[in-house]
Amino acid sequence: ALSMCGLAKEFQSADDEEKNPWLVSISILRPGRGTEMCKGALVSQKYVLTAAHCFTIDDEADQITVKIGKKNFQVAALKSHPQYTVGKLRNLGIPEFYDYDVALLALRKQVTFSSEARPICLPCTAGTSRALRRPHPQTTCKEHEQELMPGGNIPALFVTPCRDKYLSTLGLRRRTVRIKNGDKKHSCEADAKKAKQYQNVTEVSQVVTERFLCTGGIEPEVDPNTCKGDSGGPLIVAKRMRYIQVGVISWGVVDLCKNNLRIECQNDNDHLEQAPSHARDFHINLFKVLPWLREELREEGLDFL
Ligand SMILES: CO[C@H]1CCN(Cc2c(C)cc(C)c3[nH]ccc23)[C@H](CO)C1
Repeated sequence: ALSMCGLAKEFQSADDEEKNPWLVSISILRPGRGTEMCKGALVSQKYVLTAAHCFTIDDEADQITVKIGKKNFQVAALKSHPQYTVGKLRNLGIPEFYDYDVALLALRKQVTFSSEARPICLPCTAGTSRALRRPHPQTTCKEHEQELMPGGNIPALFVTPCRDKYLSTLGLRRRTVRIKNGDKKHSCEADAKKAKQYQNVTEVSQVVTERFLCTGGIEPEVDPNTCKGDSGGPLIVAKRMRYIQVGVISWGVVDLCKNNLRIECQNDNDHLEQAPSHARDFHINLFKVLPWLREELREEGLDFL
């Protein structure tokens, strides 16, 4: 049968990889200059979706290693979105520009799906129609967007490493945020100007384009924030125990984990360490990069609508 996307082990004692079998860790080895780490999501047997800003123009596929479940995979090709141009606004004194901040890694070997390695659902594919229990092929991409991205504050989640105080290892924790897609969208986006490198930004829309979803802040509830290391990870909408990726974590106004201030896996009151109200996070909205996704993933049998 077609492999089912967005399915995970839900029982409490399942291990972190089984609870989030699509979450991958990406290491980019730069000889003499250390290793950069990013996150990504497995989206088919051969492709990982991540952020383009994880890579520099000089990075080659053979410098990249992807950890899926507990196995390491080599990369055959790195395909950043053609419209991603980090230096596009440099002449305006804006050092980093994150528009179209998405990339696909083609793995050298196909992943054998297991309880620890399974793809997440992508919008406007047959897998998401099935996950939403909607008829295929009758259900349209527009209907996916209406169901997954209605107006108002949309509950979503991202997964981030946590410090396990008993095992003193790193675990994974799901963090619930709200995508501000209603009357709070404007104020969410306005806080982009509070980022230290953005003091020359005169118009928010210069750095927060149509491609972005905005989370974070303290209204309607205190949202946890991403850290730099979460770059490239999936922003997920859960529907009846099925997980659909709607965004790629791109950038945040403040990096609260600078001195590796990890959240603890065990404690539950970590949300009480309230972040500043202007601590917002921005994610590339997958509904805004569908033509690129369709083109790059056309051979993966995902059956785009
Ligand atoms: C132009 O600079 C601004 C944008 C990038 N921010 C860094 C950053 C990146 C790159 C990616 C993710 C996921 C982040 N989550 C939190 C911070 C953060 C800096 C602040 O640290 C400010």
